[in-house]
Amino acid sequence: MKKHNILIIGGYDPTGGAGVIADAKTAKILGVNPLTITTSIIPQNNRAVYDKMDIPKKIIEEQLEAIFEDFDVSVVKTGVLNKDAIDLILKYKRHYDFKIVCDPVLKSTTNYKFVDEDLLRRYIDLFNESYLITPNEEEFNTIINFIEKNNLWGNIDKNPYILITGIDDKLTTLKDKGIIETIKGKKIDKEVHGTGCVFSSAIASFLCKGEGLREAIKKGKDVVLASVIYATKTKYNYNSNPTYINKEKVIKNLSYALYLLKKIEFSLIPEVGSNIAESLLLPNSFKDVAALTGRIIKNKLGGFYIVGDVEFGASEHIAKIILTAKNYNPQIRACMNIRYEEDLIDALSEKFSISSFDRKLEPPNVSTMEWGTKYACEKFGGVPDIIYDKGGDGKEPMIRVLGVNTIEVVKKVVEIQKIYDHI
Ligand SMILES: Nc1ncnc2c1ncn2[C@@H]1O[C@H](COP(=O)(O)OP(=O)(O)OP(=O)(O)O)[C@@H](O)[C@H]1O
Ligand SMILES: Cc1ncc(COP(=O)(O)O)c(N)n1
Repeated sequence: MKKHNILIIGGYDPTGGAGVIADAKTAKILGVNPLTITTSIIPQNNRAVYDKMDIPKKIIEEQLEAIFEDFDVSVVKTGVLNKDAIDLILKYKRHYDFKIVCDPVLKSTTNYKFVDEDLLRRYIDLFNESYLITPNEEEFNTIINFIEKNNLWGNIDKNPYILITGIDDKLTTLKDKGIIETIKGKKIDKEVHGTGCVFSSAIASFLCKGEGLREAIKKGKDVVLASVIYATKTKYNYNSNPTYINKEKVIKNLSYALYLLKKIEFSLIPEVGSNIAESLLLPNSFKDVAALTGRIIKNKLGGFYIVGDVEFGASEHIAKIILTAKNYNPQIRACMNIRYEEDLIDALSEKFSISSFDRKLEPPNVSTMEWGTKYACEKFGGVPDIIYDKGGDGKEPMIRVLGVNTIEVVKKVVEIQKIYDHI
């Protein structure tokens, strides 16, 4: 089968929050081999863009020659470009068959202008040869106004798709203007550098893998949402952290977590047994949460059994904890319940953040797990490593361990078991 490579052509951001590094990270996590050509070196961080040095045309051309001589390229994704780069991309487009996904980065989030009117005029020719253009709302308006003002519609004889990005994205085409489809998004309350790059390179990567346009946009949306939720905090803001959480990733995490658990003498198993669960990003229901269809139960002669398979929708109980915790920290997607031991909680307080709820305070007609998790998170002011309760009304006391995924949760359980064994 023909190997599909994506060629990323853009500027170099030394922090990797945007530009060809962010694009390459995105392609890589999506299983696509990222070939990259740098058009300009752009010293910057989350405070400002300090400079922009264009790479000489000869060197850009030699990079293109080297790539096309040795690789088949099915998708070219463009970021920050200069006139030379556009001339060369259009030259190669006449000789090779690849789709262009053009992210028209007119200026940075920190307001550094990458494109003047002269360059924007040249961009129109690139738009005409593109399969998809991904401007944000402001960039879209600038482009349309520029075409109108300079009467450039005559230069456009093709009709590329346009995805006007925002929290909700609008799919249209350059000439038809009507909205074909709106793709709803979820707003996370933080400003992240490079989300446009991650989103457009994710879409380009899924196209490279053979997905249709709508599916590529839908999956790209999941990638950029995760990249915002798991963004890397810098002194001045956040850098995009290309991350893709899908069912395959969740099942892989759970399987490896169970593999790690089997390596230890895990004895903190409650009478009702333990379960371990991990959700997709921002889960809507327990169907978005994978867990064991059975339980982890004690073996009377020592050790434990892991009963059942890993399936989505397998546990409502642990799912409710994750579904509630996500409202306090969308990074938290995993939980495991283990046995409560009176003196264990004190011993854990040095290494772990802990909160709790008291069943005696539970109001009538509520889901205990939803109410209890909410109560403990509000008391803590976020999601702690551990939420426990001392039981009551025939309910066994319980410790619940939370984390960003089940591998992290089991690593915490391994640590807790070690502390318990040495009390
Ligand atoms: N705070 C956020 N919460 C959720 N999604 C976000 C957030 N910020 C950006 N996104 C996602 O990233 C995509 C691209 O962001 P945006 O529309 O701001 O493009 P952009 O302005 O080119 O981004 P940037 O300038 O950061 O590269 C959006 O479609 C949106 O889905
Ligand atoms: C090299 C490079 N490419 C793209 C952007 C846009 O990213 P942002 O809009 O987050 O500033 C950037 N700042 N630098």
